[in-house]
Amino acid sequence: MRRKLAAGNWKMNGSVAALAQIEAMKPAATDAIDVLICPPALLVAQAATISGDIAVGGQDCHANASGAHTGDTSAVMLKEAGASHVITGHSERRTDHAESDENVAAKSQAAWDAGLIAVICIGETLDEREGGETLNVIGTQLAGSVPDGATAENTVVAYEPVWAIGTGKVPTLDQIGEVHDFMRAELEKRFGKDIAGGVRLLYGGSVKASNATEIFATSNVDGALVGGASLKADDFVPIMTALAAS
Ligand SMILES: O=C[C@H](O)COP(=O)(O)O
Repeated sequence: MRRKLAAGNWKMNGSVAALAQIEAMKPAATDAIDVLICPPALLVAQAATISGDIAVGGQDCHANASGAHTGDTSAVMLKEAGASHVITGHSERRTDHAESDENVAAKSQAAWDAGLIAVICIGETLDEREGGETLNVIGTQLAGSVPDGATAENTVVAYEPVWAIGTGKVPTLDQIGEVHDFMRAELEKRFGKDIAGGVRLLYGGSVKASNATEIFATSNVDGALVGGASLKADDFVPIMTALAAS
């Protein structure tokens, strides 16, 4: 049975004062679900000391454990700071830093090597969606971004249509279900039924309290990767509650 996961990605938002939001989320982090908050890297260590049952993650890591990579953070460093997860391949990294599937796979492998769970993100652009290319793109990104050693324990896959991120636009439930069913089937072909059946598949892109319940009822959706609505406990707690009730 896959445990549901409510994950928050704070992106380049937040401050030491914002850690109070994690404190305010803690009472809603019940045994029914897993909860993860990924603050900016500088806040990971502090967040991990106060987060209680809420897991803390990074938003990116370098593919190497250490070395001459100015400005980068390694998975080993995140682990030492108290992180248990790291997001890899977010579309903002793919766009802003020209990250390829190959880069994402190397970062995901580095995450595993450091003992972190990789939350591997994939998703199509609006042009690709309108051009009927969605499943081709998802299949290619999934194959290229997830390394061979994926297990139910070390990997979470997040489907985040680029055009739905921060826009208020959300795919139809049929579209979400189609992609999630496809991802599950692709993982099964590659890793077998047991592993594929245990990997959590998250939906991300303009998730909020008002649409969470219907998204969580969609086929093969095991939770959400939430951006804007994870910054404040008042917005994120209702999403956590909807997931726990799903
Ligand atoms: O990682 C989170 C996603 O990019 C979704 O962001 P959003 O909930 O602000 O649309």
